[in-house]
Amino acid sequence: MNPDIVKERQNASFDVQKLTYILDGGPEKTKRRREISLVLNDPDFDEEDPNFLSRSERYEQAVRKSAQMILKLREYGISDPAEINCYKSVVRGNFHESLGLHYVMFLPTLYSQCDQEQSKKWLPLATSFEVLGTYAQTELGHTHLRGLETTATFDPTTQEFVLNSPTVTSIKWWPGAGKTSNHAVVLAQLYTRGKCHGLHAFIVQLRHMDTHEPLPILVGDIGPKFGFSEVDNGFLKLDHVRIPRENMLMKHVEPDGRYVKPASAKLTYGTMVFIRSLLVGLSALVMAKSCTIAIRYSAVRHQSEIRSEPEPQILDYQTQQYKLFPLLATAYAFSFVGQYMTETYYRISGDINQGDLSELPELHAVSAGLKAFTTWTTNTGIEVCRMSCGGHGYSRSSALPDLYAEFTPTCTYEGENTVMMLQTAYLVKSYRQAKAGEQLRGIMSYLNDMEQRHVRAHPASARPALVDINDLSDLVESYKLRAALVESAAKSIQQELQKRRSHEDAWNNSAIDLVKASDAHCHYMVVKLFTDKLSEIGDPDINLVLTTLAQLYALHGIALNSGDFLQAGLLTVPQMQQIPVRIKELLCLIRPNAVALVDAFDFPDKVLSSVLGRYDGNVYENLFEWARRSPLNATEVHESFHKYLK
Ligand SMILES: CCC/C=C/C(=O)SCCNC(=O)CCNC(=O)[C@H](O)C(C)(C)COP(=O)([O-])OP(=O)([O-])OC[C@H]1O[C@@H](n2cnc3c(N)ncnc32)[C@H](O)[C@@H]1OP(=O)([O-])[O-]
Ligand SMILES: Cc1cc2nc3c(=O)[nH]c(=O)nc-3n(C[C@H](O)[C@H](O)[C@H](O)COP(=O)(O)OP(=O)(O)OC[C@H]3O[C@@H](n4cnc5c(N)ncnc54)[C@H](O)[C@@H]3O)c2cc1C
Repeated sequence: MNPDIVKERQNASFDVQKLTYILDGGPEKTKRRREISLVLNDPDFDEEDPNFLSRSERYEQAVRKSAQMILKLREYGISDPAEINCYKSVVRGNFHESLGLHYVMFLPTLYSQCDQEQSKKWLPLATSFEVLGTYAQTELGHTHLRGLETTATFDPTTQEFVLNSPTVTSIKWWPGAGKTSNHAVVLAQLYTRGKCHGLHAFIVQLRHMDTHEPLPILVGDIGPKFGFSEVDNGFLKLDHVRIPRENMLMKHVEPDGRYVKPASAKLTYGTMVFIRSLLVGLSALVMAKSCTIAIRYSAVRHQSEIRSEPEPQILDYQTQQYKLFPLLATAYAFSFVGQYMTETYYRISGDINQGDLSELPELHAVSAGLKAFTTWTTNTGIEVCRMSCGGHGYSRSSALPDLYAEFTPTCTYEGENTVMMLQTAYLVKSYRQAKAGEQLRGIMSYLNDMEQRHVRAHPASARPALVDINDLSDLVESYKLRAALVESAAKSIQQELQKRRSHEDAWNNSAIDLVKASDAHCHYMVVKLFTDKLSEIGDPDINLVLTTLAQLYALHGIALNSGDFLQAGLLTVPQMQQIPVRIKELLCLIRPNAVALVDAFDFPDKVLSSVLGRYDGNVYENLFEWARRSPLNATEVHESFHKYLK
């Protein structure tokens, strides 16, 4: 064990194990997670470092691993969805799996959109993996749902739907598992009795069940990408492909071609809401991994000098702390927000299943906003962690390049982040309702408060600042009032309308304000949820260290967005000047606990797959070992010498 890292652990002021229990949701859950993690010792999962393989080899290795996972899950009798998820995330490490879409989109779509008869047919096939599915929605030319061009036209004479990709731009593009899957949920515009009824989901068989040969359908892999090398994102061109009427999910078309309206047309979008909710938790996980790597490495790396003494640990540089500790605080904040998002998703979707759709708009708005907010922040954060590791961060052995490449598409898939932030219609609508005196429920209820207190985005001189920057509840209040930026967005729309612009143009001309408002709303939610969590934590040592992190998170956010807080008169200039001073004090308070705080995330070394983030801190000898395994070192003289240089 590296002596630096041993010393760091001795400095901790709290019980690391107890903090792990809080993150997992209790000691029993930690115990079970650790039991599941023992799978890492299973020799059947031994594999070559994907960084040393070609794309095709990586795909093959991933398929083998996915198939092994299915067999092992059966062997160990793991059937609880949360445990399956835990098992798979341990085995997958930092990469994706080729059957991922089957689990995260195909199966959930079947669970939520099959009627009884369809469930009886499709669920046994899909859960036994005879049917391997994908989710084909996006097209070459469009992702915006109303713009999708694939058609599904009902033919009452044969009781079939005819699925067609009428143009090049309508070819399905991006669905995972182009080579792996034999079925797809295809999203298409429904036509019956000559009328279009919008987007609906259909189950389409793509390949023969025995031979895996494609049916008369053009299907394949779209080629190498920035990351996602394990995943065969595919294309799919349908040329008047016929499927039985029973393959339409939720069966909205009667045998005579009559269309039966669903309770809400937006239920078809349910799978996206589910994944967006999951991505909040994934952001926390990846942020935590990146911080673990960068902070452990910073504790064992010595460089340069502060005084004329031996080279200090780079973690002692104030600038290094300023790069990493706000991200550490973010990892904790997002962990608690992820827990909240999962609970909210299951609570509201439970109500939806019982026929109560009243909270569906809020679930959509919250999941879309938090997905964008957390993935954007994490995306930037991974890169900061990588840079903070200097040159070794650039080596694939650090895992940080892979973490970035695998994570960055979360800002794009399941709804491009700007587009998700612009789903603020709900925010503006809520604001207008509150302004009209309606009492709002749920997370939007803070807007009621604003109307009562007549708090607006006033200039600093108009309202005395009420913030004690050391008091978390005051900081939460400031974030809440900053979220009144929604008023500026609403005003901008109003002004545009007064210029006789159409509603759509008014919206587009206010889009920057709308995204800012959405961002401020999400930021408030994160600060509030982090602070609320503290009241549940009884252990005084842990409460203290997490309070320090929550303060850092809140103050760092104010420092980055100081213009908003000053402009709204929420803080005075002298208070703003105190914030960097307080931030520096907080960095010093966090410093002795930094390694313990990342240890509490409890990532096994094999899951991190990072030479820099090793638990034992023995970085240099293992970096050397890793480099020697590079395929270029397989022979002392590379064949290119003989071919070209000699
Ligand atoms: C491993 C990774 C795998 C990746 C997979 C993928 O990427 S798969 C591919 C992933 N692809 C994407 O993620 C595509 C991203 N694009 C989209 O989701 C849509 O194009 C859109 C939401 C941007 C617009 O959609 P639109 O033109 O239909 O809608 P509109 O703007 O006209 O609003 C109409 C009303 O509907 C509401 N409403 C909207 N969505 C939902 C919802 N989910 N629930 C509930 N409600 C929703 C909205 O609030 C509004 O309410 P209002 O005000 O009337 O009361
Ligand atoms: C790794 C990966 C996996 C994927 N897996 C799947 C899958 O399994 N199934 C599937 O169906 N799809 C999948 N996708 C597709 C994914 O859902 C889309 O790429 C995503 O929804 C974004 O759409 P787009 O690529 O068309 O971007 P565009 O919408 O073309 O975005 C390009 C730019 O235009 C801007 N823009 C677009 N619309 C607006 C607007 N209304 N207002 C303001 N700005 C706007 C965006 O902000 C962005 O800056 C995957 C994508 C990736 C990268």
